[in-house]
Amino acid sequence: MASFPLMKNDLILRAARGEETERAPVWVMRQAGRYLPEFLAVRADHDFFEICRTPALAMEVTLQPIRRYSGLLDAAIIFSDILVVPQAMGMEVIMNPGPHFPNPLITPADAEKLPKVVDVDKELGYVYEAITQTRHALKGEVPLIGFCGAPWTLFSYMIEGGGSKTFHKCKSWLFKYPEESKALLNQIADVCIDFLVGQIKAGAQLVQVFDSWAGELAPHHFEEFALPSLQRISSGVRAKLVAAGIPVVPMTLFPKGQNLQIALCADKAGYDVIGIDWCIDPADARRAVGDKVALQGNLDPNLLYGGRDALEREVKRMSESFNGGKKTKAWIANLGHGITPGVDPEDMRWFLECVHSHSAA
Ligand SMILES: O=C(O)CCc1c2[nH]c(c1CC(=O)O)Cc1[nH]c(c(CC(=O)O)c1CCC(=O)O)Cc1[nH]c(c(CC(=O)O)c1CCC(=O)O)Cc1[nH]c(c(CCC(=O)O)c1CC(=O)O)C2
Repeated sequence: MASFPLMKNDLILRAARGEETERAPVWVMRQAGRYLPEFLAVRADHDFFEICRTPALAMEVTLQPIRRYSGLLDAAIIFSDILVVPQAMGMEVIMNPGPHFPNPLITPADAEKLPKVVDVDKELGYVYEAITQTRHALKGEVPLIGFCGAPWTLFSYMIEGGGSKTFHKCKSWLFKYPEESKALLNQIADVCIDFLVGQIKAGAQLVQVFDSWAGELAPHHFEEFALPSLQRISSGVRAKLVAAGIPVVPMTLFPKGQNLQIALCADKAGYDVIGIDWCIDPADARRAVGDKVALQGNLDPNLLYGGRDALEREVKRMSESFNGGKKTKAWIANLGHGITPGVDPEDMRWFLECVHSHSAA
């Protein structure tokens, strides 16, 4: 492994390991993106996947929020997308403007045609290169997060051919072809394992698995179809790191919308941190998971449109609910989902400032 500058701020790594921290570390999902004019300027000249595939551009965009909010963000997240995994599996994905798969999987016979063995390091080596370059450029200022999509969420894109309101195509697979569905979910998980291990080898200091559509599943279907592939990823990544003599890094699972199953996730999925959305009170989430995991979240992203008074009031409320009157512990502050394109970057700054001033109990 390459050697990197010493860390000056390891708040998020300590919180992820369940420790007490002086205040909650804070970062924001999609913090490098369309609400930032400097991102839009890069985007005006380059296709979305061109940015992902060009390490110098991915690094530049990753660093934009770190520079703009200097001293306020406690982590960088590498600029990429969850859909690079289906691309590595041989599927075509374009952004027009949202993700579109010209040849989605229609029946299990289509899944059979996907390559059984994927050379992930070759297909996604550009992400590793971007991570290594960014880690050097950060000079230890804040840790760098790597990520991938969860098998269920990627399965849904690969079958629906893009975003969906009803998820009826991918759900019909689960119910009509349960065994073939589970095989495909495991196949995706195996690509995710190699991808996360490669990102960690390249310098990612924490990794997050985005199960953005977990909440579309009934709790028992989440347990039957999504959870096994999430467990496969956490245990597979750990086993490969240990075998290679590489220190294990904290892992976050974001099972968005599956708030009735976070206790099950904390018990069985094998992650250090569980991300929660805004539809559960943090104190209830803490009661559900006990001391087994750290929690990440969970302000409603739309509060960034609600004016500064409401934002401050809600950050205070969130902090009190996460901390429960005790010292700040095992909590990573974030929104409950990604920041959206219309947000005023100065309101994002105010959110970060409010977390700094109100998250220490
Ligand atoms: O199904 C849909 O409706 C399309 C969603 C969509 C995806 N990539 C996309 C789009 C188009 C769009 O956001 O408009 C396409 C996409 N991915 C990204 C961007 C930049 C941005 O949002 O402004 C964009 C917009 C593309 C553009 O510049 O035109 C970058 C991205 N996607 C993602 C991440 C990781 C993170 O959130 O921090 C990151 C990079 C980190 C960062 O910006 O700092 C993850 C991602 N991509 C995606 C998902 C699925 C869920 C969702 O957000 O809808 C998820 C996971 C999640 O956010 O829960 C799929």
